[in-house]
Amino acid sequence: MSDSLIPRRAALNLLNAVTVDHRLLSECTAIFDPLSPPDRARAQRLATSVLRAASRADRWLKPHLKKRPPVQVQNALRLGVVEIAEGAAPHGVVNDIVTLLADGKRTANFAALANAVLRKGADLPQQWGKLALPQLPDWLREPLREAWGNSAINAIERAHFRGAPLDLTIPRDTADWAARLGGLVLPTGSVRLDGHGMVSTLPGFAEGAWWVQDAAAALPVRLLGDLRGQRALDICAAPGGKTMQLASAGAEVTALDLSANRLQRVAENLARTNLNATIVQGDALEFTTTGWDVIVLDAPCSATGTIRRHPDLPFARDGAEIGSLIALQAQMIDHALRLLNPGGRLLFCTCSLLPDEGEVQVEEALARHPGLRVIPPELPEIEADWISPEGGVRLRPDYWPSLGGMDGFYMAVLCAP
Ligand SMILES: C[S@@+](CC[C@H](N)C(=O)[O-])C[C@H]1O[C@@H](n2cnc3c(N)ncnc32)[C@H](O)[C@@H]1O
Repeated sequence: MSDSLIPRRAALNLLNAVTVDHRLLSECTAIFDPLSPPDRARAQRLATSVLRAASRADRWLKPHLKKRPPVQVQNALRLGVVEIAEGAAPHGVVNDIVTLLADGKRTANFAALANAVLRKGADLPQQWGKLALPQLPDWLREPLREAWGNSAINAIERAHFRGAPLDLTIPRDTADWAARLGGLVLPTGSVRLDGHGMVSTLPGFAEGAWWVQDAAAALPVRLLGDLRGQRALDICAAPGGKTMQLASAGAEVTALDLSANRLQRVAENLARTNLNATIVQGDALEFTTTGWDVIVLDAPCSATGTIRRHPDLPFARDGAEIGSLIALQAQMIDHALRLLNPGGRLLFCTCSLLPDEGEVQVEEALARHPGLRVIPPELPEIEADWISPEGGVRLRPDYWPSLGGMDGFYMAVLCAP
């Protein structure tokens, strides 16, 4: 058996779980858990590369297939095409794909076909870049095209295809750590690493000098400015990126989340970074403690701003849950406003690209709550065209193209009457 067969088999199982069972990769622990760390990393990398490039692989495969085979077979072919296109030795790839198909009851009949098709891929590395850019599925492409226009959607798809670097939030001695890590300090203060090994082996991880957080996700708390001595509630806190920012900025923080499992991650992150917060498990809508100077509401959302790093999302989801997420976000805004001190600040944010989960939520909250106002962002590093008409900040994956992009995010600071 080749060394690559185990991660390739796992990658194929992951692709089937995402495209057939509509599970997110983060929900596929049963596939990941039995693997060694290197195989796990390789399977994850293969699956995400294939999901990113699936429609490009389909385009290459189409003229070589009389009709489209069952999806499990198509996934195996996609895996073979993407690996060969990205420079893997074709012989080993074809052998493993044929073995994987031959081992499956429902796919065995397609092993010979896969062998014949993939052997035609010798010039894939040269042809690959000439094939059309992968597109988002219609359930997401259409609303985004409507919101941001045709050229933006193409730029967003280009950013998704490129993937994401690793961003760190380093609250102290940022420039020194950036130099040690070989990273770049971004205009908004995050540190970006292009190539890196396992995160937990990087300098500063064990000491808790930094945590992983996309540059876009790190911006909302920065909008709050000086937080020393403020009572802050992070009402959807896990895994704790914003909790750690609040605590390291000197706020007295309570971190609340519905998920006990995810709160475990908050506790581990706080312990590693030597930061303090009171952890509370519960439903934000049932939490009744008042008296907060600041509430951070990083609300549950479609997560469509994170597709660069989660290319499984467009396959695993179909947009059906977005209506109920929008309703929940509005309820959460109204509830959080009840808990704030007079003149207190609510930071509302979502990692969504959909205005209904961002700009529109704020416009509607302003209409529902007389006296509520948006505090305009004052950070000099915020570019003028990131600021939206209602006073929030809109970030998109196609921004900062020469620096490596950023996640899609929306944020606004609301001031209670
Ligand atoms: C976008 S994530 C938060 C990310 C986090 N703020 C960070 O920066 O690391 C949304 C969180 O909301 C939590 N959540 C969902 N519904 C909730 C509810 N009704 N009450 C409290 N938390 C909830 C989820 O468990 C999830 O951890």
